[in-house]
Amino acid sequence: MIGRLNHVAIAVPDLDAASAQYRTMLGADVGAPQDEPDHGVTVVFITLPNTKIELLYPLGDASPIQGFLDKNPSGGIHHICYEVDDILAARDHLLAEGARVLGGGEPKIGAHGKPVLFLHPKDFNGCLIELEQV
Ligand SMILES: CC[C@@H](C(=O)O)C(=O)SCCNC(=O)CCNC(=O)[C@H](O)C(C)(C)COP(=O)(O)OP(=O)(O)OC[C@H]1O[C@@H](n2cnc3c(N)ncnc32)[C@H](O)[C@@H]1OP(=O)(O)O
Ligand SMILES: [Co+2]
Repeated sequence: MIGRLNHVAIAVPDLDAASAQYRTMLGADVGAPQDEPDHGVTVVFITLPNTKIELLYPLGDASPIQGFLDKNPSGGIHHICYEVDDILAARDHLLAEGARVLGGGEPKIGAHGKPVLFLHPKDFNGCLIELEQV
């Protein structure tokens, strides 16, 4: 069911500093910050030859990453995103298998303009999983 790795997301305490570090120290192709109010984050995408890195910083009072940053004040890997062909079929299969699909199970439009869903980290070995329909 799952396909390619779309991105690895890292929650960071300072978006400007993290962006500058990837640009200057690692020589990466670092995009501009983009606010995603529907997701409660500001995101910077870093394009690598084979995948993307998503730097995340909280946006608004109810950001889903605030609790993670409170527990990990230096930042840390927050989620990985796998591509799927049909997100509703993937959701229904996962629900039938007993996985918890977050946010009521209805896909939202993600940062790439495509539908995304999240799966509870406690059901996947402590790793929050995002699915993106491509
Ligand atoms: C930019 C848009 C989009 C894209 O297109 O790429 C994005 O990526 S948006 C990214 C941000 N959005 C989300 O993360 C949405 C889904 N997340 C959630 O619904 C919540 O964050 C959560 C996963 C349900 C966690 O909720 P929270 O209230 O923060 O924490 P809890 O205390 O309820 O956590 C329970 C339990 O899970 C552990 N946890 C929390 N977050 C993670 C994580 N990222 N990775 C691994 N484990 C995580 C947390 O530590 C708790 O464990 P215990 O302490 O053992 O109870
Ligand atoms: Co993501």
